[in-house]
Amino acid sequence: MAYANRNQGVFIPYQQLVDLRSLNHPHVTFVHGPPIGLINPRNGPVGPPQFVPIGVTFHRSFHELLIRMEEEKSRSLLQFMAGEGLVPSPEEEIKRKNAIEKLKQIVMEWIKRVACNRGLDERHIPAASAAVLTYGSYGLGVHNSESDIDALCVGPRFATMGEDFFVVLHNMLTSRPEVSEVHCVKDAKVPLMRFKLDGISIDLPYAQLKVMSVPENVDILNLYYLRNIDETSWRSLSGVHANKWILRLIPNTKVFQSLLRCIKLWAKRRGVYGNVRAYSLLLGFFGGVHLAILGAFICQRYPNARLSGLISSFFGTFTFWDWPKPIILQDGTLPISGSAAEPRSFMPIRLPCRPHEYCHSNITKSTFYRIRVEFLQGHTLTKDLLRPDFDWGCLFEPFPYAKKYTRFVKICLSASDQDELGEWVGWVKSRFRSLLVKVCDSLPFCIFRILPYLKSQQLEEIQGFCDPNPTEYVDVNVAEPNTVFYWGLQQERSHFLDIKPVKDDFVKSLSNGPTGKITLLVVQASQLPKNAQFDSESNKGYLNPNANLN
Ligand SMILES: Nc1ncnc2c1ncn2[C@@H]1O[C@H](COP(=O)(O)OP(=O)(O)OP(=O)(O)O)[C@@H](O)[C@H]1O
Ligand SMILES: [Mg+2]
Ligand SMILES: [Mg+2]
Repeated sequence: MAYANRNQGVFIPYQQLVDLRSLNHPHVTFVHGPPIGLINPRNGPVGPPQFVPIGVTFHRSFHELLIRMEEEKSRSLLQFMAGEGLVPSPEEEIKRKNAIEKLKQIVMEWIKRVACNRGLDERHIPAASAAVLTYGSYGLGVHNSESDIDALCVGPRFATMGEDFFVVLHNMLTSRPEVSEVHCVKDAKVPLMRFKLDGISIDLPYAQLKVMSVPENVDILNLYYLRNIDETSWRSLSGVHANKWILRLIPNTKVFQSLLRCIKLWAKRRGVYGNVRAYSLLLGFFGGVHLAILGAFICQRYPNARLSGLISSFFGTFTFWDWPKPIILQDGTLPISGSAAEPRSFMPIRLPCRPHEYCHSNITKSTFYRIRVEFLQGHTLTKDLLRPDFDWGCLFEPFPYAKKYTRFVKICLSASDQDELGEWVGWVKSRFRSLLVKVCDSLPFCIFRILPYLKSQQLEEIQGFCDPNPTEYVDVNVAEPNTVFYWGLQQERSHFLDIKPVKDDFVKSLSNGPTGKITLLVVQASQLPKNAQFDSESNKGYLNPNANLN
C-alpha cells in the first residue's frame, strides 16, 4: 500500500519496499519515525535520541516511472518463461484432462466392485461412489509438461487401503492397456500408487472417509466428512487441504501462479529442487509444496506488488530470514505459542491446513547451506532489477557442478529391466538420507542399537559437505537399464575418501526391500562423461532425467 500525497509524493513503508532500498536517487527521501531515546531508569536519558527509518517517499512522477519499469520487467519475465516452454500446450492439457476422466471412471468401476465383494445390499451398489481430487502442482495450476498429476482417491468406509486400494484397484490398473509401470509405495508417510496413464505420471494416495458414499465433488473441508477418519487418511488429505487453503489465502491467484512457476524453474536450474513424487524421496531440497508456501508467503506480504517485485522480495526475504524461525501463512488464526509445535528442522515451513503440521523435509547441514547460498545469489542478482543491463536469464543459469566441485560420488543403480529398475531406484532413494547423514533419531533409546551408528560412515559426516544433486542420469556404458547420480564433494577436505565403508554401511540399510545392483565410486570432475550437462553453457536438457552422459 502506498500513501499518496500530491505535495509530498508517495510514501512506502519499509516492510512494503520491494527492490528499491538500494536506490540512491535525488527524488527519494528517507522518512524516520518519532525519536526513540534510550532511558536509564536511574540517571535519565542515555545519549542522543535515535531516529529509526520507517520508509521512503518518492516524488510522484518518479514513483510512477518506477511502477512502469516494474511492469515492464514483469512482462519481460513472463516472456522469458513462455520461451522456456513451461506452460503445457492446449493439446497436452486435453490429454491430462482425459487421463483424469479415465481415472475417475476406473475408480467408479472399482468402488462398485468393492461394494459387491464386501457384500453390500444389491440396492446400494449402484449408489456406491468414490471421488478423485487433484492437488499438487496440477491443482494449483502451475504444472508443466514434466509434472506428474497428484490425485487423491477418496473412498467410503467399506473400502480399505490394504486390501481394496492396494490389491483390488492395483489389479484393475495393471490389467488396463493404457496403464503402465504401476508401483505401490506402502511404507511412506503418505502411502500411494504411482503409475503412468496414457504416458502421464500419476501419484494416487488414498483416504478413507467414514461415510457410505463419497460424492464425486465431495467438499473435504466439510467437517461432516472428516469425522473419525484415521491418521493415514488425514495425512493423505492434507495435500488437498493445503492446496485449498493456499488458494484461499493468497490475494491474487494469477500473480501467485506466475511467481511459483518462476521460483520452481529457478530451484530446478540451481539444483535445489527434488523431483520427489513421495515424501520419503525428498533429498534435502525443496519439493513443490515448500515452494508453493514460500511463494504464497511473499504474495501475502506484498499484496500489491508486481511479479518482478515479488521475485526480488522472495530472494530478499529468505536470504535474511532468521532460520529456523518458521514460515507460517497468515490465515486469521493466532500463531501457536511456544516452539512445541515446531519440528526440529533447518527450514520449518508450516502447512496451511488444520491441524497445523509442518511440511516434511530432509534438509541437512549441507543442503541448508546450498539453499542459503542460492537465495543469496538470487538476491544479489535481483535486488536491483531496474538497472538497465539486467537480464532474467542470469537468474535461471543452471548450476555449474563441474566448475564448483572437483570430485563427485558417482552412485550407479542398475537392474535387469526397466520395471525392476523403477522399484530399485525408488527404494534406494527412500534410503538416500542415510548415505548423507546419521539417521538414528527414530530408533528407541537403546545403546546396542545406537552403537553401530556412532561408528557409521556418512558422506556429510566424513566430508563435511556433500551436495546431493537430485538430477538423474543414464550411463550408456552400463549394459543394463540404469540410473546414475553425481553428488558434489567439498573441495577443501582431504582428497582421500575411502568409499568402501560408506558403501557397506549404506548397503546394510537397503536390506528388506527390492534388490538390484549398486556401485559407488569417487570420480574427479575431469572424469565426468564428456557431454555431461553439468555446466552452465549447456542449458536445455540439463534437468532431463534421462539425459545421456556419454
Ligand atoms: N514434504 C511434504 N510435506 C507435506 N506435503 C507434501 C510433501 N511433499 C509432497 N506433499 C504433498 O503432495 C503434493 C504433491 O507433491 P509433488 O512432489 O508432486 O509436488 P508438486 O507441487 O505437485 O510439484 P511437481 O510439479 O514437481 O509435481 C504437494 O502439493 C503436497 O500437498
Ligand atoms: Mg506433483
Ligand atoms: Mg507427486
